[in-house]
Parts: sequence; C-alpha cells; structure tokens
Amino acid sequence: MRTAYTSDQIRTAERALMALLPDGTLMRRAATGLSVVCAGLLPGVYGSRVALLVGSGDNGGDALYAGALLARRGARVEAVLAGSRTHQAGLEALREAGGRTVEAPWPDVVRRADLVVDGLVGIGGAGELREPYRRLAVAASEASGLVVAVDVPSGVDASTGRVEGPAVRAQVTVTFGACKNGLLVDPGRSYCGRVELVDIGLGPYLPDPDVVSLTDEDVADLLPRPGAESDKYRRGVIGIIAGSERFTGAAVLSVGGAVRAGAGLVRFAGAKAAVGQVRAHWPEAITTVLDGPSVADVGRVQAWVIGPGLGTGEEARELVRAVLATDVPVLVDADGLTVLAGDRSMLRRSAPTVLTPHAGELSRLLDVPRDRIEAARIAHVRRAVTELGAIVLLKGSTTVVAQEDRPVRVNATGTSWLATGGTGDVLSGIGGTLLSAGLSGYDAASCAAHLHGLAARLASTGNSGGQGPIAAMDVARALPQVIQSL
Ligand SMILES: NC(=O)C1=CN([C@@H]2O[C@H](COP(=O)(O)OP(=O)(O)OC[C@H]3O[C@@H](n4cnc5c(N)ncnc54)[C@H](OP(=O)(O)O)[C@@H]3O)[C@@H](O)[C@H]2O)[C@@H](O)CC1
Ligand SMILES: [K+]
Repeated sequence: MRTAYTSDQIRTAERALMALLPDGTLMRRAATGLSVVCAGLLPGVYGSRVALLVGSGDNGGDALYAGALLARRGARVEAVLAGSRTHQAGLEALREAGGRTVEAPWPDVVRRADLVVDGLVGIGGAGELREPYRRLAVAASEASGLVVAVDVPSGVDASTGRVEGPAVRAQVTVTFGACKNGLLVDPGRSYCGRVELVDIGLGPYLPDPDVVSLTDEDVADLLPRPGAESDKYRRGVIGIIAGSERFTGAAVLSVGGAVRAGAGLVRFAGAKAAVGQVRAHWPEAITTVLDGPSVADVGRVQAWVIGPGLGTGEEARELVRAVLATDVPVLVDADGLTVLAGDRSMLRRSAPTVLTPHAGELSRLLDVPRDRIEAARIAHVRRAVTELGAIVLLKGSTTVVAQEDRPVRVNATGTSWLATGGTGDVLSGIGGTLLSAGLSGYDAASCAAHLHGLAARLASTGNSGGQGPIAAMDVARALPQVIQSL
C-alpha cells in the first residue's frame, strides 16, 4: 500500500527526527538523493547544462546542494535566485563546487538547460505562485530540457493537490521522506510525472497516513476467489435495477460489469425494453420486468445496485426508496444519486450504502459548485462521507474512495481514455458484485475502481504498446483477464 501525508504531518515527523540529528543532516540526505536521480536522468553529467530555480526556503536549499553535487561531477550549473532570500549555506556549497548564479533574462537560462531543477517552493508553498516564481514556472513547463521538481512541483498544494494558476510541469518529482497527498491526487498528480521517493529516515516518525493508494497486490489479497465449496449463491447474488424504456444501454453495461467481475448470479430488474436488451446481451442474468416500484418479486440478493439509466421520475424515486429500505448493502449510482439529492433522508439505514458520484452528481448532493469539488477532491469526498453517512467513491481524473475514520483511498489505475460514456455503469456492476461477495463497502468500492482502471488500460493498449479509444463494453470484457493477472 502506498501512503501519503499532509504537509503538517510531514513537518511534525521532520521535527521529531531533526531533534535527534546534527543540523543540516536531513537536507544533505535529501539533496544527495535528488542529485542521484538527476544524474541518472542525464545522458552524462559532465558538461551538461543544469538550471536551478531557487526559492527562498529550504526547497531552494535542496536544489542548491544537489546542484553543488552535480557541479562537482562536471555539470555546468546555473542558479536563478528567485526569492527575497536564499539558503546561504547551500549557495556557498554551490559556488565552492564551481556553480554560478545568473541574472535576468532568466527564461534563456531555462531554455538552454538540459535539466531544470525546480526548487522554488515545496511543502511551505501556499496559494497561487507569486512573481517571479510564476513566470519561472511557466518557463520551466515550456522548457525543452528535462524538468525535475524538488519535493513537489511548485504551484501544486502538497496537502490537497490543488493548483491555482501556473505550476511547474515536471517529468520527475523527487519527494523526500514520504509521499505527499498532492502527488497522488489530481490536478496536482498530473504535474508530477514519475514520483521518486528518497528515504531520509522519516518513517518511524510518521503518523497514520491521510491518504493511501492500493497496489495490485493489495487488491489481489482483498478479492474474493471461489473455493471448492463455492456455489453461485455463496459467491454472491447481486441485484441490479437500472435502465428505462428510453435508456437501455446503462442496464446492459452495469450487468456486464457484474457478470465479467465474477458475480455468482446477477438478478436484473427494470423496464421491459431494458430487460429485453439485457437478455439479448447477457443470457447469464435472471431478469424481471418491473411492474411498479416494488422489488419484492426480484428474489433474494446479497447486494443491490440501483441507478444507471433509471430516470429521475416518481417511479425511480420509489424504487430507490424501496431498495434502500432493505437490509443489504446498496450501491447507488447515476440517476439514483440525483433522486437521493432530492431526499437525503433515504440514506438513513443500518446496512452499508456506497455512493458513486462524479463531481457533477456530488455537486447536487452537497450543494457545492462542481469546480470547487474538482479542485479539492479529498476534502469534498470526506465532507460527503460525514454529511451523507455513506461510503463515497468520487469518480473523475483521480477516483477517490472515503469512509468515516479511514484514510482516503486514491485510485492509482486508469487511463484518460476511460472518460467515455457508459464506463461508470460498468463500474457500478463491478462494485455491486464485490459487495455481494461480502467485501466491505470501502474495500468493494476501492477494489472496483482499481479493477476498472486496470481493465480500461488493458482494453486501450494495443500491440504496439500505445493507447487508443475504448468503448465501455471493452472495459467489461477486459475484466476477467485483469483478475487472472492479479
Ligand atoms: N520535510 C522534511 O523532512 C524535509 C524538507 N526539506 C525541504 O524543505 C522544504 C520545505 O522548506 P520550507 O519550510 O523552507 O518551505 P519551502 O517549501 O521552501 O517554501 C517556503 C517559501 O516559499 C515562499 N512561498 C510560499 N508560498 C509562495 C507562493 N505562493 N508564491 C511564492 N512564494 C511562496 C515563502 O517565501 P516568503 O513569503 O517567505 O518570501 C517561503 O519562504 C521541503 O519541501 C523540502 O524540499 C528537506 O530539505 C529536508 C527534509
Ligand atoms: K518544488
């Protein structure tokens, strides 16, 4: 499991460790690790041009010391001192090693560098970058050389991943001691490139993580696998209520996600047209044409999925109410969430409820503008959990899953090609299947997001290794191969 922390958590751990070590030890460790990564990126250190963007804090100090180490190996190191102050010991080290400082015009220095080291701000950064950092961040992002961010790309909020205004776009981010939340969550994540962690001995002093990210191994351990004693009922019976006379595709895709994720049995109930399509595509499912808002005829299930393509009228409302009145876990998606936004009292129940909104749906549920949710996904998914009393999977460029009193789980899989119609319906079927197999809502939601992202990657990757468009059904189809590979 990968773990990540807020800036405050990192600072607390740093203070505890620093108290035990001679002054400057941590910065030396950080700078040595940084210089090793930088040297590994250059075809040769000797003779290469390195531009250091140096801010006024310790982030700039790291860059200066790393620059000194590279200069000792023959790199031509030029430092742009952008802050009102400069880390003096770091500057002396750079000068002693043969590095030099340069005056404006700075963009030329950045343009001609083989490697740009962004040491403007790290965990001490707050809010939008001010000038001249702002201009340098833009120049670095447009540079033709490699860009390495020190600890966190400048302009990215280390605790939240929030980006206001320009920020440095790096190919590699070298982070110290532990990963920061903002390196795992969009929009910050998309500025980091590859993240390299340099161990500086902080481990024993770190608290419980604020954010975690499951690995393939974690998901493999959590996934239910049928044993010799398993039959279809014991593996899990999932009930899906989706689709309408007008929208039938969502039903087919949700059932597809469930069948291909390994449901023991899928019971599908919906409007006649949706039932017809589900039967045509998935003969494995047992179907019921719903006659009114009762789910009594569908049969026993261990978990429900309700919402994709359901509509938001009176009948849909009563169906959502009926499903939430049962005593089994329920996953509510899409139109089901819009219905819930109109009457959150339905969420008062004792069995687990998993909600799977995208930012627009969460905006309706919380009455918060969508762009605010997208800018601060962790804070809003937490708020949703507290306000709604449910487990919440917030879909998007970074999918995050939260439950009360547990770290937010950030999904590490997926591809930009996944942003296409119907993929959310497939996700609901996967999540419901895992719930019906007995996983907790928190595990079911996070494993579903992980598998969904892996399946999308597999489906979108061609023989050449490049990625291309996918249809939602391709994601469902790729699920068995992904589960086999874990
Ligand atoms: N944690 C660890 O264990 C270790 C941490 N280490 C390193 O220390 C780093 C943290 O150093 P830090 O505390 O000195 O803060 P830092 O990130 O350099 O920035 C502070 C300066 O930025 C400025 N500034 C802020 N916001 C701004 C804005 N929007 N726009 C423009 N300027 C802005 C603000 O300037 P001021 O307003 O004071 O002029 C302030 O002085 C950390 O990221 C890591 O690299 C390693 O060396 C060793 C182990
Ligand atoms: K930085």
